[in-house]
Amino acid sequence: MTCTVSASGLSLSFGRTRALDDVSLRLTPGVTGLLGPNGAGKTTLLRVLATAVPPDRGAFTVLGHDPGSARGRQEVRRRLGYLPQTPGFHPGFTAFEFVDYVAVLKEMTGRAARHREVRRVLEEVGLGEVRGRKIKKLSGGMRQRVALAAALVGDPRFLVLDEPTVGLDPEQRMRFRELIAGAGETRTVLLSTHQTEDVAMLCHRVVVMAAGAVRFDGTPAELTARAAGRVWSSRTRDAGAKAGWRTGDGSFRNVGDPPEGAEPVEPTLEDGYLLVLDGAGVDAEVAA
Ligand SMILES: Nc1ncnc2c1ncn2[C@@H]1O[C@H](COP(=O)(O)OP(=O)(O)OP(=O)(O)O)[C@@H](O)[C@H]1O
Repeated sequence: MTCTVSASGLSLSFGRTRALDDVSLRLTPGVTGLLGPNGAGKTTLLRVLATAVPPDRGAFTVLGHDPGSARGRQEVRRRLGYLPQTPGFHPGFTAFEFVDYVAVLKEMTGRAARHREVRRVLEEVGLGEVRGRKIKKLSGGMRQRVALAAALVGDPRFLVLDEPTVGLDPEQRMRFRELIAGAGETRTVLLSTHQTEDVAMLCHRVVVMAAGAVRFDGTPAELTARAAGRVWSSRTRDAGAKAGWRTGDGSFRNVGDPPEGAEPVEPTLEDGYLLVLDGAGVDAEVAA
């Protein structure tokens, strides 16, 4: 399959913190989930790929363009949609004005065509009716959709989404998932999230990071399979479990190395994720 993004040996430090440590990655069309505990380096990787900050070492291309040069950076930005962790809204802007402002930054200079495109993306995210409303008057979920519309304006081939479902209620999250899945039908989407269900439901591929490095890169089914035979239930907390918690029915769900005769339980993607983090020397319970 066509490879949209190809990165090799990306490293970036902030003082003594190695936020990215020799990250290599190839992204293809569809939605790739990026999981990892707080401070794993997810936002830093997204900012590097979105050309917001250059790496100290390593290189990458987006659709064959190398952002190492000013010209290449411009070409990459033309093909990129970025939803940052904290979108910088001007609260006095209406939804239309904000997306239009982003469209201007994306060099869409023809006014009529630009306005058509702004209306199109606001319709796409279901905000056509409220496009004239001030952003400060919109709900959190609607604001996130404004940010997604801004990322989608100009129909970029590569979408970088940093925790877009954070703070949304279950209904809004489901709606957002539908939008991201739709975007991933024709584009390459890199989605950073703490929600393992987002990954299980949306992604064709998942990358797990810890301490700046890639710890897993494969399909959601492969990540889940990491926990096959390593999840079991018991009446009391099992001392041998790497992670364990009491469930609603009073039994304990344990993840780790089961004792002899343990009652196995069907693993989930989250179980596989916890075990990958445990192998990376990260406290799985804290990371969860
Ligand atoms: N601008 C910065 N200046 C100094 N340190 C930074 C900066 N940006 C990130 N870091 C550090 O780099 C490491 C990786 O941070 P990053 O925000 O990329 O992690 P993350 O996986 O996105 O975390 P979270 O899930 O909490 O958003 C952390 O230790 C963080 O404190």
